[in-house]
Amino acid sequence: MSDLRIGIVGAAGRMGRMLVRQIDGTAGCVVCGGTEPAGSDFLGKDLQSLAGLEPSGILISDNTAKLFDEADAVIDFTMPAASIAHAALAAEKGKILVIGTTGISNDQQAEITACGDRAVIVQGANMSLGVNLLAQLTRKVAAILDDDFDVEILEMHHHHKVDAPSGTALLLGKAAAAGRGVDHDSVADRGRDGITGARKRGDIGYAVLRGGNVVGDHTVIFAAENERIELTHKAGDRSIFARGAVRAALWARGKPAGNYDMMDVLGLAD
Ligand SMILES: NC(=O)C1=CN([C@@H]2O[C@H](COP(=O)(O)OP(=O)(O)OC[C@H]3O[C@@H](n4cnc5c(N)ncnc54)[C@H](OP(=O)(O)O)[C@@H]3O)[C@@H](O)[C@H]2O)C=CC1
Ligand SMILES: O=C(O)C1=N[C@H](C(=O)O)C[C@H](O)C1
Repeated sequence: MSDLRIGIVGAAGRMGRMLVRQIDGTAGCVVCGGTEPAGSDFLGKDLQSLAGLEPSGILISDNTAKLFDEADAVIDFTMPAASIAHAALAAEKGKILVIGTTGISNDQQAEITACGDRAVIVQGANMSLGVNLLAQLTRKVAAILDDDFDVEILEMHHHHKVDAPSGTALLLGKAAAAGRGVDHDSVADRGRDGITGARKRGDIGYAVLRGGNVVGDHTVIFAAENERIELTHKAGDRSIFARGAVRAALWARGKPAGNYDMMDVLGLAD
């Protein structure tokens, strides 16, 4: 089988550069192009040089339609509005799209999901094996413990991050809600300030820290009278996300159009 040709949208971003390095070190795939938005200072720069590799002659462009024509699969770690546009292109051209972008609203998600009728879309708020395993553990623990255990989710990220709570924190909160058999959005308490009143039984609370270059720390806390369980994942390097995203692109090859997640890719779905 020929190598999977992978295009990267947002190729000069923190994850974009990591993806270029990950593809370079992975058998069965090659990078075939990368984009940045019109007006970006990175247009015309060598994709691999930016990622700290030998120059490839592949230059960063703003021609997204051409990238989707040339690629078998596109990987997208950008921003919500861009990911919607990329999902529409993937549907138009019948391609694989792996989306890691977070901060996507429910309405935006519906637009992306609709594109799964003609594209193979794999989406994950966190592409690492460890966090997806943590989500499964969270669901199982939440199913065992009752509302005597308050669920709180604490996350910390680098000071550049623009969305809060993180996509991973919400993924973990949704796993806890699923374990309890409740609707997440009805019980989510996404921020507290001032005289908030006492904590409501059954709520899933979120707390957000930002600082330095922290790649991504997440803790799910189950707190009851006189005892507390804490499940924690700490990301040491963005390569864990890039590895998962490239694995998802390779996994998606030959799959029918549809919407998939990292539980499918990693074989963790029940
Ligand atoms: N699912 C997961 O495992 C992970 C998810 N993420 C998520 O991925 C996203 C990106 O994170 P990160 O790499 O740190 O962010 P960066 O800001 O470093 O990178 C995003 C890049 O995308 C570019 N971009 C924006 N719009 C477009 C567009 N329409 N076409 C092409 N490129 C575009 C940006 O350009 P410009 O700066 O000019 O706007 C920027 O270079 C975030 O939502 C983050 O939360 C991050 C890590 C892991
Ligand atoms: O923005 C980031 O950096 C990260 N974003 C994802 C999230 O919002 O959960 C995944 C990871 O934690 C890093």
